[in-house]
Amino acid sequence: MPIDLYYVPGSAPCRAVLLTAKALNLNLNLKLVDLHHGEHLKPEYIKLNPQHTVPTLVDDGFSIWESRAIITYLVNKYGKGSSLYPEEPKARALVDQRLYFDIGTLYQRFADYFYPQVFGGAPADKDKLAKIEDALQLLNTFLEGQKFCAGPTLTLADLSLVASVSSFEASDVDFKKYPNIKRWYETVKSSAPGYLEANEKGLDAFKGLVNSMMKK
Ligand SMILES: N[C@@H](CCC(=O)N[C@@H](CS)C(=O)NCC(=O)O)C(=O)O
Repeated sequence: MPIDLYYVPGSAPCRAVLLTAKALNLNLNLKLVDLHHGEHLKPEYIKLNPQHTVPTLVDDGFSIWESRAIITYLVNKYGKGSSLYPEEPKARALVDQRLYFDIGTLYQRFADYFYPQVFGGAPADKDKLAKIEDALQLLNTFLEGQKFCAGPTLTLADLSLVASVSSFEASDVDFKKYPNIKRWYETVKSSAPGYLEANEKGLDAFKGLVNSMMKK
């Protein structure tokens, strides 16, 4: 039974799932969703995910969305014992903390700042930018003396956060001025399995979308 992933290449949360699948050596049956033409609002899609977001994963009739719920599910189901999501409670708690930091703080602040500019033609808001800088400073602190963001080895936290942070490349947010983030970014790029295919290609699509929207 194939595992279906409903996705959009440029989307950061979708890229986090693709990175996880590569790291687990798992083949996903990719199903493009045309957000632009409202495919995610059609009854067939709403049946799978009433929240109508991508990514959505369907595994043998089980439908799950929210990228971080998807990636932890994939390791729990297909990567038992994998260091990507350690089972030892404290090590796992650290990964979870970083995942929640990503969804609730870092990526959220980026979305609050950048998406009104891209999709709504709003001017850049300095206060919102300051909030991102504050979150980046926190990530830089988490990475002090650490190769990866939740301990000594690559985890789901790195895959989720790298999908988010790489998206900043499409904006004027200069995350590379934070030395620990800059080092970590290069480390993850060179050590996450299938990085080019799973993140870089979609990131290029995201940059293209941003450029086309900003020109309008
Ligand atoms: N927190 C969610 C965010 C998902 C999300 O907002 N995806 C966007 C694309 S990047 C989407 O599906 N937008 C269409 C909609 O919300 O109707 C996750 O990590 O999966």
